[in-house]
Amino acid sequence: MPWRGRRRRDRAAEAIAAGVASGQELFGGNLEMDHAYYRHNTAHLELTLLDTFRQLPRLVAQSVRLAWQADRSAMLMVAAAELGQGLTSAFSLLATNQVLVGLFAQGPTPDRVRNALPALVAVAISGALTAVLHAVSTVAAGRLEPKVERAAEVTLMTKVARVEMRTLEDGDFKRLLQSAAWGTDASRRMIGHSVGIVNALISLAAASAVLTVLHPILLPLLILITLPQAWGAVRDARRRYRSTQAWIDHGRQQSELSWHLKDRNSAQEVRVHGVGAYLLHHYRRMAAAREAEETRLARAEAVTGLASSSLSGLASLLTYAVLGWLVLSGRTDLAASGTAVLAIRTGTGGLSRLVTEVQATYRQSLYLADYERACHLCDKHAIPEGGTPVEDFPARITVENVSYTYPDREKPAIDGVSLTLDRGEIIALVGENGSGKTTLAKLIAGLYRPDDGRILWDGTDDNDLNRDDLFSQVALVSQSFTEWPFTAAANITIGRPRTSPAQPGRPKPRPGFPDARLTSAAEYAEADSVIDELPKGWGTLLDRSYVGGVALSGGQWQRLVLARARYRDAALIIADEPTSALDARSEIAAFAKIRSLADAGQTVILITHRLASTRLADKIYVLDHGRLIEHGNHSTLMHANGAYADMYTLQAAQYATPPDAESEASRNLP
Ligand SMILES: Nc1ncnc2c1ncn2[C@@H]1O[C@H](COP(=O)(O)OP(=O)(O)OP(=O)(O)O)[C@@H](O)[C@H]1O
Repeated sequence: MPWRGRRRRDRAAEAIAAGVASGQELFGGNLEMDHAYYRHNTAHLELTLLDTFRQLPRLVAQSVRLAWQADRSAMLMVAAAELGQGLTSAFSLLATNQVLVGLFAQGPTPDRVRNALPALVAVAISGALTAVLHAVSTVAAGRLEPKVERAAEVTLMTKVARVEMRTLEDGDFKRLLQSAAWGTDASRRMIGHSVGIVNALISLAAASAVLTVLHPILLPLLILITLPQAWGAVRDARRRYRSTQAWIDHGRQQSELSWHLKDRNSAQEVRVHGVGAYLLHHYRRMAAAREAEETRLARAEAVTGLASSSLSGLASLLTYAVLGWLVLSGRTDLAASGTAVLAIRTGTGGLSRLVTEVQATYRQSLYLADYERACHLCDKHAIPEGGTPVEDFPARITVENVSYTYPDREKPAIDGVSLTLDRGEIIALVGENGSGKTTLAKLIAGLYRPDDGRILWDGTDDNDLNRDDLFSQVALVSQSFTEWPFTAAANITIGRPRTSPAQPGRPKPRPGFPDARLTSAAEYAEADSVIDELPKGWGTLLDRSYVGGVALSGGQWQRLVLARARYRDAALIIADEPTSALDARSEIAAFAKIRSLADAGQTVILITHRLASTRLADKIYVLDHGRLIEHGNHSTLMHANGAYADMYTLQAAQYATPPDAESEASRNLP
């Protein structure tokens, strides 16, 4: 009944619209609905059956290339075993024909059986050989598949770890990367499917050869049976892929909600602010939208499956009718028609396996294509290797008219900024939230490349410097530091990882643990008292999601991060709100230590909103909407009575005792 179908479609559309609304409310959109309910402009993405078979050589070649790179001998073993199975399968069909010829011959039954016996033995031997070859292929493919996946995974991770931050933060790239991550799994699956393709192709070739020998008309009929199934399978695959692509954002948003509902960091607001019920409401709506899409896919697949099976069934009827006519009209004998039935069964089996495997391989190849695109983009935007070595930290870093705009932003985060940074100086970057302080520090650290202007290290454009050497000179005490789910010791020594290629001359840690460098870094940052209180000391895992893991407070983490930077022992320290979570005493101590670092020759870029601490800076740069509006030291800026003086006075006023409070206090005196 059409009205029922319409109501069902309306309900599905409503569920999807509600899911979109949730995505819009929470994430500001990005909930792409790229399927027929909403858009029809992707029709060109439909891949015809012919196209799919055209892809076949490319797909197999791609898998062969992957396999060849991963393990040549295993690949050759698979190829030989599959080829062998094809030959045994053809041989088995021909031997079966001989069995039937022997059995249907004139004469007494014992003689007929005796005549058929050698062919029967041949059938048995070829069956046993097929089984052995199948086992060989399974073992070799089992060896090959994880190697291919590992190679793809390591390649992607290596490339992503070296891609420029700008590319990594680009929305399209992030999306591609998510799809590419499936590509590593796809590379493994493609091996299995490609083995299936080769296997199906060989048994199809064997069946086709036998059928052509028996009667040429049987071959096109065999194809007629399988063609509708092929069409259905390709249609389903294409539909699923498009749906997956269209729903990537949606899936990501759902995972976000589910993660925050369970995450320890959001647990308080989830409970006290009632965020739990709110998120659950949206999660349910988004899940319902997803279910509507799944139902749509299942219905569409059922319709396609029915249509293809009906057409295939009609073709089978026609084939057996033709076979009957061939026997009745004396064009083939009974033995040949018996073999033909077997060959048709083998052939249709082979052909439908071929189609299933091709469509599965094709689907995987789409993810693999994303993987390859991501690898290509990573290569294109990789942090360059080589360049002028940086032996020593420069006497002066000059930032010359530098501008930088984030990929998805229109306004520049940094707009024509110039400044100088001399060795052993503390420079403070101050300004309101979003004024560009962190971005500027990242530009100086070599994490971003300026769109305009340049950064000179003792006169050399930092674009020409070896970037690994440059990074090696920098330590970050970032406000968004990483809480590595490792032990306390590893969380500090990761500041200068032992395998880092950028530190060839550094001494290896002594076998004693913890070594002096580690303990002195911890003492310096007052992290030693934190470690002393941990249940397993240095060996305590700092992640409560694991058994025996421990959670640290924000301030305790910050001490560890300071120790990490100290352990790194770099010439330039970028301290971005390094004390925001420290108590008053520790904060004063931390700033005193930052000053002593500069006195010992290290250079510090200090980003802070606590202007009391900027007094210790040699130079203060004030940013506003990405532009430099003032600079000088504390006293010159206070005299200038500009933006800095305003901010400072405002903060200082918070600590002054209000006159009302003073008079109140004196009234209460005895
Ligand atoms: N990864 C990013 N992608 C896009 N825009 C960004 C990114 N990081 C920062 N921005 C934007 O660039 C501008 C400058 O940000 P930045 O973090 O440098 O400011 P900030 O002065 O350090 O701010 P705060 O004091 O809040 O830490 C802001 O408008 C911010 O929204």
